[in-house]
Amino acid sequence: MPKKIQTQNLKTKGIKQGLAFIIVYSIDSDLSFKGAQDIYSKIQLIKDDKEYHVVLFANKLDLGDARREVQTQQGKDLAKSWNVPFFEGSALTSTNIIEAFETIVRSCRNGKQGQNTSNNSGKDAGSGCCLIL
Ligand SMILES: Nc1nc2c(ncn2[C@@H]2O[C@H](COP(=O)(O)OP(=O)(O)OP(=O)(O)O)[C@@H](O)[C@H]2O)c(=O)[nH]1
Repeated sequence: MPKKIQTQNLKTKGIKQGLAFIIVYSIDSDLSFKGAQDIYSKIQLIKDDKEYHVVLFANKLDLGDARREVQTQQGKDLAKSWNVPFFEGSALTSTNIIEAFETIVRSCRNGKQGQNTSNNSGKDAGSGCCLIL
């Protein structure tokens, strides 16, 4: 099977099995911001009425404004339109990483993030593993 199709299948399976998703884009890449929106659309489509939780994370804050292509407000607005928490931070400097993970774990525990939690059985949720899509 071609590598691209294999990757697509893996992503679809990962989304189907997942309960919590931290969608990450880079503040220095408008393309990655668009990619984040594509991933969210895919999650919505695949999870449909099943429970899932999302946090939007803007990475590479350490690069500073000179390299910035995506404004903070754009991230905030997108997260607001999805009704999910938003963080800006950096994997390099560990800024807001723990906060983002704590927030999504709390959201799962509370079982109420707002979107698509009406059919709240969570029976399609994965077995606790973490998948990087
Ligand atoms: N400055 C900075 N660089 C980062 C940060 N996080 C990741 N990187 C760098 O960004 C590059 C891509 O990181 P990956 O972890 O491979 O991320 P990815 O989403 O798999 O990226 P792609 O391979 O481009 O799809 C690497 O060179 C990382 O070192 C960050 O917070 N700040």
